[in-house]
Amino acid sequence: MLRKHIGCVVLEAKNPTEALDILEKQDVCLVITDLFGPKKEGIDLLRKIPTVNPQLATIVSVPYGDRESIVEALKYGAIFYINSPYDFEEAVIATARGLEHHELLVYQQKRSPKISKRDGFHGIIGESSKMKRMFRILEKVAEDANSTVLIQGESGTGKELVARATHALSPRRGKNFVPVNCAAIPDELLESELFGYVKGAFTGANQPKMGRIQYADGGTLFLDEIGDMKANLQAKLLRVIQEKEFEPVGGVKPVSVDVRIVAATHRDLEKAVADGSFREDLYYRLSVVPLGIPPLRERRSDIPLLIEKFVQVFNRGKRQILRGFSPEALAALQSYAWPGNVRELENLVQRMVVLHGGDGLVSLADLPEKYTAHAGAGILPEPEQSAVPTPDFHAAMEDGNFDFNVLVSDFEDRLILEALSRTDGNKKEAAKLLNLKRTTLIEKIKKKQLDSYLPQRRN
Ligand SMILES: Nc1ncnc2c1ncn2[C@@H]1O[C@H](COP(=O)(O)OP(=O)(O)OP(=O)(O)O)[C@@H](O)[C@H]1O
Repeated sequence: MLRKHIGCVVLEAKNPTEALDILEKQDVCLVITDLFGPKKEGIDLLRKIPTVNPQLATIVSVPYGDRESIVEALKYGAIFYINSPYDFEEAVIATARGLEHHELLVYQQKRSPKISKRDGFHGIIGESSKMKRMFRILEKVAEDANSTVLIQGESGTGKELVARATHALSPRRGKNFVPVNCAAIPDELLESELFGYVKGAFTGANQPKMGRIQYADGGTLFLDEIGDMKANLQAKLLRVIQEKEFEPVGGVKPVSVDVRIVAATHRDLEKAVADGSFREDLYYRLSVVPLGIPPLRERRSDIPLLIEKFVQVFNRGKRQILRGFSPEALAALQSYAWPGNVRELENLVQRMVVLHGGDGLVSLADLPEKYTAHAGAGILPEPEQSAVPTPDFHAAMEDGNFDFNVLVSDFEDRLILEALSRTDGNKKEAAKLLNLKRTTLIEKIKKKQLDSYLPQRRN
């Protein structure tokens, strides 16, 4: 009937499990379900649908006059109900309206700002001013397909996610993103993993093997934990960056490549340079564009959103879902220091979904003890951003491109952006912070075309 009168494609499922399976795999706009008998498995289905596809519209069919079921169905997200046995006209009208509702939700999602709360910025969740600032820099950095990027942040802060976003936002997105964890591959294998080898390079090299650098040709090579790379490989990598070529192990013929290198480390590379374990020239080449990810304890306001996202992810496909965390539990988690950063939070939420799924809310008492030690201390304030980052004049001097005026202007840009970011884009307050006249600041913003970097705001 629906196929004929509305012209839509209709898929059928015998039970909620089969329905969820279809919803996971296909792009469905609307679900019409009944409640599946006295156990009302249909209600369970309604509650799970938003975790699979938040834009999906749901219509419930309820036995005529069953007010209790109608209320329950609407409470759990159904947008309409129809009575069974069906009235032909009623069913067609409800379906057409349901599809309109779905289109509206999809339209709204498309129009929502790029940094949408739930989905984050290319999967990176964060609403704090520090993360928003990082997203803006990331967007600019990614556009330039050739500059090398150095991502610095503590373990578990999301360096790999940021590296993937750099690739996804760049003109290289159609080619490979190749991650290599320099700390996870034994030193003696890392060279052949990266550069490949020619036939006969060593015992057992019966066939030539392409290295990951070549596999990333045209795309992005992500070198995680670059601080752990040994000196001989650092030299070979420097050549890839400077001359865009390398020799596979055992080979003499240079191979040309065009890769963008995105490197990450949780180590202090400047210190490693100072103690001689990391090449200075490579450090300057890598840190042309430094991107720092703040630790979670410096952006505690992101914690509830991250928890919401992880609950949604780990509930997916489960019969017993977790509804969330109580306000007291959330407050305790916002007072905790998170040495393992977002990875630690993700693991905690996963554990809570397993232990307290089934309609539960995680209460303060459900949390492992170490997370509640500071409960009651209140949500700790986020420390302010330290100093304004200095322009990269080391790299400029290295390259022989030192231009005093450009660097001074760069420093001025950063001061202005920092002040605007601290004042949430309020130019009057930012001018006060900088001890400038408001009109002077506005003029500078205009002249320097800094508008595109500004937070969306009030004046
Ligand atoms: N802002 C975020 N939004 C959503 N998920 C995040 C975020 N940051 C980190 N994660 C998740 O936390 C986990 C750790 O992230 P990732 O591996 O990118 O961290 P890392 O900084 O590279 O860690 P390491 O230094 O240990 O390699 C991943 O599962 C990632 O999806």
